[in-house]
Amino acid sequence: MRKMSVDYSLYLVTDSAETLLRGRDLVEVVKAAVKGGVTIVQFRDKTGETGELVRVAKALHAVTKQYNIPLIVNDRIDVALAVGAEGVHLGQDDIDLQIARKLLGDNAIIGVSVSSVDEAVRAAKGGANYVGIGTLFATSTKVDTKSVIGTAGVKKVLGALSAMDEKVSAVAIGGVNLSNVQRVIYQSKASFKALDGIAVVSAIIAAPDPTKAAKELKGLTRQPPAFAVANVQNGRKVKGYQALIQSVPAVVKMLGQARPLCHNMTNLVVQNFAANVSLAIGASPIMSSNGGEAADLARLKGSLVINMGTVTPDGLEAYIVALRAYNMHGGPVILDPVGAGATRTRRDAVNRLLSEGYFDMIKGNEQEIKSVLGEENLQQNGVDSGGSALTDNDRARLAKKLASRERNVVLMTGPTDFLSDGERTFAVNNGHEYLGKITGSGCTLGTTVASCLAIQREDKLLAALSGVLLFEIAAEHAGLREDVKGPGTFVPAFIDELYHITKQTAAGNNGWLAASKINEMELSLEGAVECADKSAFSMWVPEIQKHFKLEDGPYEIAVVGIESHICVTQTTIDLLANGHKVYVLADGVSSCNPQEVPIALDRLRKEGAVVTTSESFLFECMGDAGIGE
Ligand SMILES: Cc1ncc(COP(=O)(O)OP(=O)(O)O)c(N)n1
Ligand SMILES: Cc1nc(C(=O)O)sc1CCOP(=O)(O)O
Repeated sequence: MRKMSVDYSLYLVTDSAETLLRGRDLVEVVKAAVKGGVTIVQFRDKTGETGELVRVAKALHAVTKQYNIPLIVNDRIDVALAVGAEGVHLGQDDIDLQIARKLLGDNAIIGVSVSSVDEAVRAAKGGANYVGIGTLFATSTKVDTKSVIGTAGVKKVLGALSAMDEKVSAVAIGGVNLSNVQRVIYQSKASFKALDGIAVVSAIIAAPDPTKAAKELKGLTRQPPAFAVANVQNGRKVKGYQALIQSVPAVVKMLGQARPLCHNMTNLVVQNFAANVSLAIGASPIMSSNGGEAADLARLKGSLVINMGTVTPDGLEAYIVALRAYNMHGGPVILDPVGAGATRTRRDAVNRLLSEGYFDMIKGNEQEIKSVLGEENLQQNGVDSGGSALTDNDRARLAKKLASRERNVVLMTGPTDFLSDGERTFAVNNGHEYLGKITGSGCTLGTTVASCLAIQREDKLLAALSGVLLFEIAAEHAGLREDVKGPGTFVPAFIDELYHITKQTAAGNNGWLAASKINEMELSLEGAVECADKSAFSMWVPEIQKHFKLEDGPYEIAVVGIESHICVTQTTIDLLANGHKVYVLADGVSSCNPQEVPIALDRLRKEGAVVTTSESFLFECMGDAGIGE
């Protein structure tokens, strides 16, 4: 087989089912599709006689050769060899990858179907050129699928592949079409690896005009989705909560100036309250659960709240119509998965919504967020959160985990609210106890945040933070008023305070923000045994000392960090004084003034530390080339 460079971006997998071809000839359909920009073709026919398979494969190969793109044969090495195809695609139950490689040679393109990290790692280690990751979404083209893994499952596989030395390409397959292809590529991207392409059957084979379908799909694979455009083009995100707080007044001010439409598909209980909150902060509410008018509303540059509080089968279909319309126009959408963990119906509804469209933000209490994350054995009692056994760090991690999985912003409400966009995570400690004593406070927070999102699309975390602070500080102001005697009098006072804060901000008075109580959560040290805040320069503080008791040691400890001549030096000296062996990794320490570094390292060497490099240290730890890591 001749070696060929491969572009996996638009991978057409064929299917000869009459329901898809509707009387047309497969080879003609493929020819049309290739004209439209398909970059690789797989002949997949699981039932044909060998002679017929060879005949069709030959005809397909004539087409692909004309366009200089590879032809891959599904399952059948014999057919691939007979026609000189460029490669084969193997399932988990097909012939062993090593045997296929021996039979086809080094130049052959060999792809493997995978649906989990284990299968993908095995395929990569076994020398596959690419993996077909599926089943992405349920599809009528293939009903005997093992598991539907969604973009979250694809992302996990890509994450694992990115950490491997073996270079393997990846496409996703199952239910990809014109309406979701951009979202699939966007949401499945792992930190260091994106899909190399998408594989489709029906979106092209069943299309009335396969050339047009291929052209459109190809065009979409090259552009970010509408909901990510603002992020991608202007995506400078404000770093650090101080800078973020300073940006909040501009968002609140803009609410009154732009009067953004806030479209609420929300439950019957809170419609009136949500509309009043929306008006008070300067937005323009519309309470419509009719999917039929969503397409028109989505053009009005507002945002959409999908609140599952009183979800019904018809309501769910209407949400999906609206979600798609807003996604198409790039209008932000918030999911409020009310009571997501309470019933099977709600769990299924959430899964369906997540597979049908993109949510710029998911807002829920701890139980709801856990349920959206797919935690097993979770039984939520009604729509309330219930208590939590988790630490603040654990709760912040939940928000961060969901946000990075969905590539959006997550607002997890509770006595402390946690906001994350997967990179930055904040805890907000504002609010008033009366918010917990009235109906619909969580839902109307969703409406507030959605209104902010409508006018602040570049930095969605800033929009969320602005909405949360406006809402919760207004609640604090209301709760302090003398005329407020309890939850009943709190509601109108709260609406008044939302209105006052918005007006004050428009007039340039931002004093209300002084009440904000925000912490930036440091969660990047995943798996850290201890994260200790310290004012001492040395890290040898009680929280750290307890992990290094001399009677269990002495320990061999590697030290990295800043500043080499201050904290690193004092920590190392304390560790040595307490009997431990210390390695200072020269390429892992630094000082603002670079001249300090060699002087500090020289001193530490004299004090008895081993000054070495990270690579030298790691190889010394491993000791043997046979070790997996
Ligand atoms: C690119 C690509 N990915 C996955 C498949 C798997 O489909 P199928 O051949 O129906 O299933 P298995 O035989 O692998 O179980 C594919 N054909 N192409
Ligand atoms: C061939 C195939 N393999 C899948 C897998 O999950 O491995 S799903 C699938 C069918 C994909 O068809 P469509 O693009 O029409 O949804």
